[in-house]
Amino acid sequence: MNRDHTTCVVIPMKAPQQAKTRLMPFLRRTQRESLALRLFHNTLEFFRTEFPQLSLLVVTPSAQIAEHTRRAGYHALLEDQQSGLNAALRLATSWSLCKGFERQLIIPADIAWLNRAEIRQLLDQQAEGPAVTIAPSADGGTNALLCAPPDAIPFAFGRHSASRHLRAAENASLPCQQLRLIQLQQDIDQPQDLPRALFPMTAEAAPYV
Ligand SMILES: Nc1nc2c(ncn2[C@@H]2O[C@H](COP(=O)(O)OP(=O)(O)OP(=O)(O)O)[C@@H](O)[C@H]2O)c(=O)[nH]1
Ligand SMILES: C[C@H](OP(=O)(O)O)C(=O)O
Repeated sequence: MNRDHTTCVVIPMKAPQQAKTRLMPFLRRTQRESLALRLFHNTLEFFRTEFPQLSLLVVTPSAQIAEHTRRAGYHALLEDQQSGLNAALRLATSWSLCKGFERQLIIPADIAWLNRAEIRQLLDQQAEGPAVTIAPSADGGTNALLCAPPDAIPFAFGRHSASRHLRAAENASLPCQQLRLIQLQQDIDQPQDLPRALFPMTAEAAPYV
């Protein structure tokens, strides 16, 4: 297939065995692992079905996740085991720049309900030129970060990262906007998020599993 070589979607994914630690008191290790895997597969399937033209890169320390990604027809980068999310994203960004992508959309693999119209809205935001668009999570994290060029700002993922990403764009004197997208705000981090992961979605936000 002829893929769009303007935008690279980057999905960072932990080793599933290490994921969802905040749910430790509520779910057994195998349950956390299968939840993380389900959310990851859902994310890949969403982009494969709804945005087949977009290039997609998964960055992960897990050989299992990398192999699954490659079998699905996408690129995977293996990072060092303990490098952490921001370092993993720097690795992905070097790859995107090396491949000539003009912009990069980072989406974590733990969004409950991915919605085509919302992702379309996000992708349609930026005109030509350097810019940053942030879709915050309900608790002030960053559930999508669109950067043109891919290395427009240093990454500052972690608790309440949306305001840090906003500040980084201001420091770099780049146009920046926050886009509050209802479904994209919802990730699965805390016990109170679990019903979203367990209950059926509306047709508009159908899961891709
Ligand atoms: N490649 C990579 N992805 C990461 C890393 N840390 C987090 N992620 C991914 O980034 C997204 C957001 O992760 P977090 O919410 O920090 O981690 P989580 O495993 O989902 O949940 P907690 O363990 O409870 O923080 C998820 O898709 C994770 O798999 C990392 O060190 N490397
Ligand atoms: C990585 C972090 O994710 P959260 O803690 O919101 O899952 C963030 O959004 O910067």
